[in-house]
Amino acid sequence: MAPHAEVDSASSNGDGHTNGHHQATPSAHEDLFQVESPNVVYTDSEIRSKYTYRTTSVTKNASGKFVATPKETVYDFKVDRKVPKVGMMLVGLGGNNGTTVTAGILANRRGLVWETREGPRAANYYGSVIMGSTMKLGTEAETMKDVSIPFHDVLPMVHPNDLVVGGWDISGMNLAEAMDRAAVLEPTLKAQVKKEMAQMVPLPSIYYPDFIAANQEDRAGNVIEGSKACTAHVEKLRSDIKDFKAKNALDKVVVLWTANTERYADIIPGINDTADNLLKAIEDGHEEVSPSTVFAVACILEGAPFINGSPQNTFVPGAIQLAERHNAFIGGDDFKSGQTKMKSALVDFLINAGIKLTSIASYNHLGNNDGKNLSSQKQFRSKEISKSNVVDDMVEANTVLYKKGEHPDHTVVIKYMPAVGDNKRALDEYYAEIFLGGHQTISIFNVCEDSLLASPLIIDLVVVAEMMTRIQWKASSRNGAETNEYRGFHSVLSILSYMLKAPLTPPGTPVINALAKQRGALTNIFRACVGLEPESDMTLEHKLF
Ligand SMILES: NC(=O)c1ccc[n+]([C@@H]2O[C@H](COP(=O)([O-])OP(=O)(O)OC[C@H]3O[C@@H](n4cnc5c(N)ncnc54)[C@H](O)[C@@H]3O)[C@@H](O)[C@H]2O)c1
Ligand SMILES: O=P([O-])([O-])O[C@@H]1[C@@H](O)[C@H](O)[C@@H](O)[C@H](O)[C@@H]1O
Repeated sequence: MAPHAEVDSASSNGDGHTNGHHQATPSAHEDLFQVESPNVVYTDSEIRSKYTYRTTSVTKNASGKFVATPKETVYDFKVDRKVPKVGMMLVGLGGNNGTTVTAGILANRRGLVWETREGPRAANYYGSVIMGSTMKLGTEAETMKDVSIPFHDVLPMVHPNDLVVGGWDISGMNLAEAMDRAAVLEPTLKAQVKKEMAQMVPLPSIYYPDFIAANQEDRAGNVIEGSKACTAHVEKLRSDIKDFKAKNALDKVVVLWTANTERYADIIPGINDTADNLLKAIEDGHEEVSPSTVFAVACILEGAPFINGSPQNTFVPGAIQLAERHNAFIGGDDFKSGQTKMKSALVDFLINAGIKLTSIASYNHLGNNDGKNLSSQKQFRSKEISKSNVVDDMVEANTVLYKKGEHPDHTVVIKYMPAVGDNKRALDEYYAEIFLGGHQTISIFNVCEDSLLASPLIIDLVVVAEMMTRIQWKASSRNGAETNEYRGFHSVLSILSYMLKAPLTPPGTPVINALAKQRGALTNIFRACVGLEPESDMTLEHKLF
């Protein structure tokens, strides 16, 4: 891994709010591998590949039998190889996740080691699929053994150590104090990042009290004037993004919501159902437009990818249409960090093993501020929805076990228990029917240190979203179609689904929650961008000889 620039002194925007840290330009990306193929061309600035996408088209014949026809579509992909200088602006910077991910980047950038009861611990990016996992590149020509590479090296991605961090919070506490308030990290680590964190003070943010729990009001001392949406708020946030970009000499900014869970916004025809209606509703100060939707609109208009790490319906139809109109990237919803991540893997395993899951009981309690906010019914309801829908695709896909419309009982309970802090206790019971009237009961007790599980996902979401801004595609001339212009992926980044509980997808397209499928999509789309076939576990080379 190339060495990374040391942090310079913090930048300041003059009014006491500091944002981020100056960084030297990111280290040049060194490719770990080169693809030798007539379908792949490397230039100094780009990787161009011609990729044959193979699917199976299914129809029914006159007698009602399925007819499966293999189909090939050839795409041209183009990847910009220049790794830009990227800013990560967090909404909710002063929260448990915001302070933890910031401290984690500082610790990794400086290669910190700190003492704990179990002995010394070194900074790492465990829990990040991009920084902590690998993918199979292929098989070694001589030995036929698998060769795996770090996921981060499949494409020229930004290194999280190079991210310049800033953002907003309705709490004006500097990040060192906010880190103490969060009570997530070891004192011996906090002591080593305290000085830098103390220099970082979140920018004031917009605060519309009705959207988050009333128990959050005592935090709201760092707010922009106005308690409902208005165009001035959109313009102020756009100006904040511009200033952050200029002060830190950034090429790009990605904005991510890790602020409190909001209540759902009503979808109201004429108000937030179209892009024009949403912009008009903001101009008119309509009270049903949430802070997170105002942030989304500001980012879309500013051309900064915006990702929602919380479960509320930030992306009302008007926001999606606005993103499509501006070719801006959006993604969400709700980090998939612990209890739900386990569920999306376990349900996938059980149902695909032909075991009929009939009941899922998911209870958890936690004692952090997130739990305090979720102790309010409307905010809990947002989370209950995102935690409950995660099994739908897997159930609907198995018509052997489940009749149309049939699904397992599923309940979600969240309780606020201050004593356990950020160390959420998740208790799950999976109850299933097995062979000849038998049953299988799986009980899980899962202690999730929520912010230490969510923070690496914030990094993955930002790094992948930024990478997507450097990938373009067009239908290949080999399709016989007109060779149209290169363009970006659809505005709604469903490729982010592996990190999210309730993946947002382009309107009318299916939602995939099965964890293995989500990771496969991320892996194989990135492989296709360098002309490599999808990861296949067939290993015929080890079976046909
Ligand atoms: N494992 C996890 O931690 C996890 C997993 C999935 C989703 N989430 C979601 O991530 C979000 C953050 O979690 P957390 O544990 O960091 O919560 P937190 O309460 O510690 O942090 C949220 C921060 O947002 C700030 N805030 C609230 N409204 C704001 C606004 N309008 N503008 C700017 N800042 C605002 C608060 O002051 C607070 O500092 C929550 O919505 C939570 O549901 C967390
Ligand atoms: O662990 P997970 O289900 O992925 O996600 C967590 C929930 O279990 C928890 O109840 C909630 O407070 C957190 O914000 C997060 O959503």
